[in-house]
Amino acid sequence: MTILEQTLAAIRPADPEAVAEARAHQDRLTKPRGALGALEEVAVRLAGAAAASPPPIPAPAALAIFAADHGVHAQGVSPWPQEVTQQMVGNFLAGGAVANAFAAQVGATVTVVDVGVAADLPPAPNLIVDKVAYGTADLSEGPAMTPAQAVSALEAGIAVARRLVDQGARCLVTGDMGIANTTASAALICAFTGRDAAEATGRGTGVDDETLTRKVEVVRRALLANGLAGPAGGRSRDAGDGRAPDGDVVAGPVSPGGPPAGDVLTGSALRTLAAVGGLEHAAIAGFILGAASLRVPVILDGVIAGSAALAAAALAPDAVDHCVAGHRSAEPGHALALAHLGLRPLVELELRLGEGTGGLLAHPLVCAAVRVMHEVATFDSAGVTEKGA
Ligand SMILES: Cc1cc2ncn([C@H]3O[C@H](COP(=O)(O)O)[C@@H](O)[C@H]3O)c2cc1C
Ligand SMILES: O=C(O)c1cccnc1
Repeated sequence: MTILEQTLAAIRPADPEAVAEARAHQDRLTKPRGALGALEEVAVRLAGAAAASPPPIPAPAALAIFAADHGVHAQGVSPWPQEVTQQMVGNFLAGGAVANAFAAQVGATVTVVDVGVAADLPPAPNLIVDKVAYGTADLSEGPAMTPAQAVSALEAGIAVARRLVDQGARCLVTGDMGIANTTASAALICAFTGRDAAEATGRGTGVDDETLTRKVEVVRRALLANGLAGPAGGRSRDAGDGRAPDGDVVAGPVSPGGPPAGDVLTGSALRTLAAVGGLEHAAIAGFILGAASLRVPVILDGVIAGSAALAAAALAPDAVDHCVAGHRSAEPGHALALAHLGLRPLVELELRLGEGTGGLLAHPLVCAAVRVMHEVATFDSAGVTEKGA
């Protein structure tokens, strides 16, 4: 078995006994039932993921920023030059980016992973070079990657997850850097959810109206060029409850049910990821799968992570049980991806940066939610009278 196949085979869904025990425990704690709102669900989710109640405190956290370039940049979908990707990698390694400041704030380590930057980068202590290619091909003209490249990038992400957990991380946070990657994200979201390009495409780093119109057309062409436009003309297949209807569609939107693990190399999930994803999207999908296979929670950042999580979920639906949505970014496609995955974001601050910034901000909330399970007294132990019937 390949590393990817081993990883997919190792992923388990939330443990129902741990979930039930965590829910019951929440209700015994000295607070009114449900008083911690969404944080109670986070604690229950982590219990299910860890198959233990209470679950381990998800700290320390480790951020991995996956960096890569995009052939679709040539279509004028971002106001920023492509070399900003490599320049920002230098900034992360020097400690000067927003992600570094937020990581310091929450005590997370920062590792940068070059899976596809268009230039060779000088070695640095926190840089892993696992370059699959010097950027992707232009997804608006045909597949961005070959399936073999997508697998290599997935396996690069799995390797990073394993390494960070080996080094002591008990929570992983996704990060990305890749100029033009919100275009690939929008295309992935359309392909996996069946949404229309106009619904899923946003302004990214802040494009003007004219560029946004072009970007929507580029996403539309990408879906057509790769046979992913779908018989429904791109209408939503979302049942409105965050779950897609049954069945996998070869030339159309891909359900998160996806192909069985045995078909991974020929399955539509991998082909879709290779067709319109970026190398960092594939690596982030692998990072999510790696975390899930180790039962270590992974906090998702913004729209790039959300679109990568759709690919991870199409490859292994149970991987979603190990994910927490750190935040909801301003990109419209992000909300669509989260709804499709059935994930509720913890923070909403109109961030539109990426790098892992929104995921990092959520880490203290996730820790607080779990700490409650370890430290808060029960009505019995504290001698507090429960409310009457
Ligand atoms: C200085 C700078 C720092 C960033 N950090 C993250 N991104 C974010 O913006 C890029 C995606 O937006 P688009 O698709 O519009 O190019 C990604 O690199 C993402 O990580 C940045 C972008 C810039 C310019
Ligand atoms: O959603 C994000 O994380 C995002 C949005 C705009 C640009 N870069 C990233």
